[in-house]
Amino acid sequence: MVRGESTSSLQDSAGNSMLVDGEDIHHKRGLQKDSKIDGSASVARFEEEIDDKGEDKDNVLIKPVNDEDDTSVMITFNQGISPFIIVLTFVASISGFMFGYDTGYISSALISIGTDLGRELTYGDKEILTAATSLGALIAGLLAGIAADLYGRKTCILLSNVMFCIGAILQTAAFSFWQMAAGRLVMGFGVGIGSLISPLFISEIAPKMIRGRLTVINSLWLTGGQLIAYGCGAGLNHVHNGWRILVGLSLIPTVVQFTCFLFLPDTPRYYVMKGNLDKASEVLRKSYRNASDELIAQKVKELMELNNSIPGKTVTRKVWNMLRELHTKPANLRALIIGCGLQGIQQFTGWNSLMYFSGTIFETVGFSNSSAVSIVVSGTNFLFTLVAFFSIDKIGRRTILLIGLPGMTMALVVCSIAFHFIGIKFVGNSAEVTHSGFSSWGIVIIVFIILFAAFYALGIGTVPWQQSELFPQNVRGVGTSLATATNWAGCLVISSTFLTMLQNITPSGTFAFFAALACISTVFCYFCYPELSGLELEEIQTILKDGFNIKESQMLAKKRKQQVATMSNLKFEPTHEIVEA
Ligand SMILES: O[C@H]1[C@H](O)[C@@H](O)[C@H](O)[C@@H](O)[C@H]1O
Repeated sequence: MVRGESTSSLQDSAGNSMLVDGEDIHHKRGLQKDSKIDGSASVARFEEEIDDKGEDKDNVLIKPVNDEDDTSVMITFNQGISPFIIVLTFVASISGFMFGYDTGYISSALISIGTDLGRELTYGDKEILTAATSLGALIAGLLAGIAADLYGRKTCILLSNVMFCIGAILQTAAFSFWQMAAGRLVMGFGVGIGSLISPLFISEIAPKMIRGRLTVINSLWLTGGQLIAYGCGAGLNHVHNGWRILVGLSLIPTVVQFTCFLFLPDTPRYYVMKGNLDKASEVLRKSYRNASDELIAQKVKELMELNNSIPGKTVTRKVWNMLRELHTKPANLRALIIGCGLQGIQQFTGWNSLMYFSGTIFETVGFSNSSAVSIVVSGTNFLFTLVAFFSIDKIGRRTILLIGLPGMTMALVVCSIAFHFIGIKFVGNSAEVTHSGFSSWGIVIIVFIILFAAFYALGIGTVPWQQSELFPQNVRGVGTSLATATNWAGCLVISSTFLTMLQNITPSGTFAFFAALACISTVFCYFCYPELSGLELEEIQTILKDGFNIKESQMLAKKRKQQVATMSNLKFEPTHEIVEA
């Protein structure tokens, strides 16, 4: 097999040729032979094996094992990020913004709705309005992965826009509780589709070297959307029917995204799946401006090869085979445990209940402008997502998780104690505070909820959305779908039970419960989440083949980072090579 490689080659200190793709380094020696790499070996052996095979320098091939974007090593190096990719990422990320805005505004709206829906809302009503969106997102999220393969990512995004519009119009015009709930549910369909498709779309168009960061950009839009929702909520707090304006505003970004996508293409991978190779080449050509036609053709060919590797003639058969592959192959099963585990932890440690009900909570501890406090909390979430953006590759995913989760545990414990002293009881529709008014315990609660937000955003709020790197390409769709569904199921359970928990086990008990879960989650991550930053996708699967291999992953990640550091002193020489295997 002959393959064209246009990339940069350089020599390391030992004179071995390396290929560089942004932050990733492929030792030219041995990496192609994943089938020959003994997965049961420790990383040391894995490394040794790579070294042994390194003798055979001519018989090498930088072969993507299971990620079509890995092939971008051929054509992305020495290419500036094309404005086209930036535009696509920007427009696709509007889904992230919608996700954030639509889940964010409900907190403010619940406070200002009053009797506008024909009756005073009970805690149960508030829970239903909040949970309806998560339920819609759960249902749509489960189906979106398959729909994306059948009808295209772009079509799904357009469909999500339609859902957003119908949902927003139903809510803005609602004068009954059930119309509002229906609007929230339909909006949830849009949120669910967007939450799955947007990161998928971005990962399919992004050059590999910046794919991780582009995924975090979606999270930045998300948390930014939540922040803006809180900001607008605070501004419209005392405006008559202000909540209707708040919901109506959500129409603007969705109309923008819909209009832009009418003129933008789908991803090359989707076009290849549908056999529209001309269109796939056209999108690739726009994405990689300096790539030769030959390389574009090579990339399309590789996408076709990878596309064929998914077994099954009918959709049902394919999905079934993927599910079987996902559950029976140990590396995939471990990936699934990590993917679903992290998404579950993200929700079951209680963040969203704070997001959704923070207005209500802050009101009960004596803050009259509770929305303003909520802005500080969601602002912290946004700011620390930015910190995660800069540290996720440098400090590493595992490290930021293991800083974030214990930090969250500590903050939750302090909140639990403070709630105990403030003496709040939720009875029926109202909260009774033993020491009414503003108190020092109230301040403690605010400060530690802000700290909780910071630790959350730094680690578990951001890292789970890197889920696609855990799965090989042939089970990625279904794997990430299950992980995303775990996220929405957790969100649904927590948001629909939070106020009831406050009533039945007191706020102090509720926060203690979340603290216990955060503590258990720390243990889970400590034993099950390897360090994946800087690792090749094929290395991730090798790491997961015979265990979670934490130590080995840390050693390997360290080694890869050292190599990257060494590389920066070396001279890059763009080459065009034909490598035979
Ligand atoms: O990653 C996001 C983010 O942390 C949001 O603040 C949260 O509301 C979402 O549920 C979560 O998925």
